[in-house]
Amino acid sequence: MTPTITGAGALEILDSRGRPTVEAHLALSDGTTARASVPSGASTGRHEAVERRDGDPARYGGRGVLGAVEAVNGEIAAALRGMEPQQRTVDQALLALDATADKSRLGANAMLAVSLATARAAAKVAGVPLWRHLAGGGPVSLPMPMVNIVSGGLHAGRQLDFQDFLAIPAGARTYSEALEWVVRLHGAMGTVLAERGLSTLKADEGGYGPRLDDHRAALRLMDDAVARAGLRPGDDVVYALDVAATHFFTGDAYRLDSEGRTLSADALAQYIGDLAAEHPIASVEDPLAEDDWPAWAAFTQRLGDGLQIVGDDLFTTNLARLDRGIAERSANAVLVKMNQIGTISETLDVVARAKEAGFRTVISARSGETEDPALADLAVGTRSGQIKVGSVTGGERLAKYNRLLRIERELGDRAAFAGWGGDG
Ligand SMILES: C=C(OP(=O)(O)O)C(=O)O
Ligand SMILES: [Mg+2]
Repeated sequence: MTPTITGAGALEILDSRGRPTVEAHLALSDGTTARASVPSGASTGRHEAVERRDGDPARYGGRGVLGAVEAVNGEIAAALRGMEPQQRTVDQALLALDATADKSRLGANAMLAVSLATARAAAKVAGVPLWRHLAGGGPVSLPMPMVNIVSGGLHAGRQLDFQDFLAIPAGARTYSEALEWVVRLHGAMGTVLAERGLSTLKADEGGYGPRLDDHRAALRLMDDAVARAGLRPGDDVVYALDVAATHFFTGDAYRLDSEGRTLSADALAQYIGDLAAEHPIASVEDPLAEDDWPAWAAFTQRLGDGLQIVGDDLFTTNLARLDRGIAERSANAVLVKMNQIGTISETLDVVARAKEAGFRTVISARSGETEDPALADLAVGTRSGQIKVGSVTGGERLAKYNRLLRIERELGDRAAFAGWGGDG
């Protein structure tokens, strides 16, 4: 007999920025227990499901989540009691209970914590690891990591306007080799910065946040650090940018404060195209603002043959927005963040739709993370092909990388690695 949910509860824990977030606990009638916690973004998209925050300035500067915790302890626990830990059924119950389009009543943070705890509980009942459970009997593979080396934007006090300069160890043959290369590269970047008297302080996701003259300077540093690490740019390592353009869009133009100039969508596309011609850039995320749909389609038409073009703020892991992007050819890849949409079922639907349409998928962390490694399981179980966790420091990031190392070992000879551009 399948066990049923006997209790659900939550508590306020802290994320990697020291801000409160939700951790949920589920208990089943057979004694199984499971817990899950949720991350939080800083460079959020307007179309994300809404994280419930208390707003009481006397607690954590208004960022407490006791309301979301109370929603789990009260309404959600009452609604789920007696139900089987079946993902679609539980997620449907959460959606019906919340009854808003943006999940603002219960809070997407409350809902995702419970949805993810449900997945974990179901995996435990089935006696399989979470990644195997999420694969639903389908094939699995280890993702290619896309790793933050230099940070700007809202994660690094806007030293640069572009948010992330990332490395993809495209030439690596296994996940563990890929990880070793980017760790070496991250260390080499620290050495290069120190030698030039530049700051080696780290930003929110563990990438370096030096003050630089312009975006080209960051790319030249990447070239130097790759060489210093004994790797070959373009062969062993290619680059990715998260432009996060929404966050410097003025409403009708793109203001690059770090370069003291303002560009039209067309000029920004030209600039990014030039950077991609000068350096081995293989992927560009959010090159344009979240609602600038025509500019996205024009960008993809111009550069989409040679570049992976990833929608993050554009799609916000939302099926309706992804459908529009597929129809309009706005991009050719989607960033997948569970907490942008708030349930596991909806997240899986977005991954499935993207794959059907030939879009690549990148499972992503948030800048505020917890030690919960679930997104590693999601990347393996959905064969997403790529994972973006920030940099290779900090327990909240390493929880994911190390989880993948353990899965790689567990799979042994059967450990398929996506490589660059594949899904394994
Ligand atoms: C991880 C990102 O940022 P945040 O979590 O701050 O929204 C991102 O923009 O890809
Ligand atoms: Mg992004």
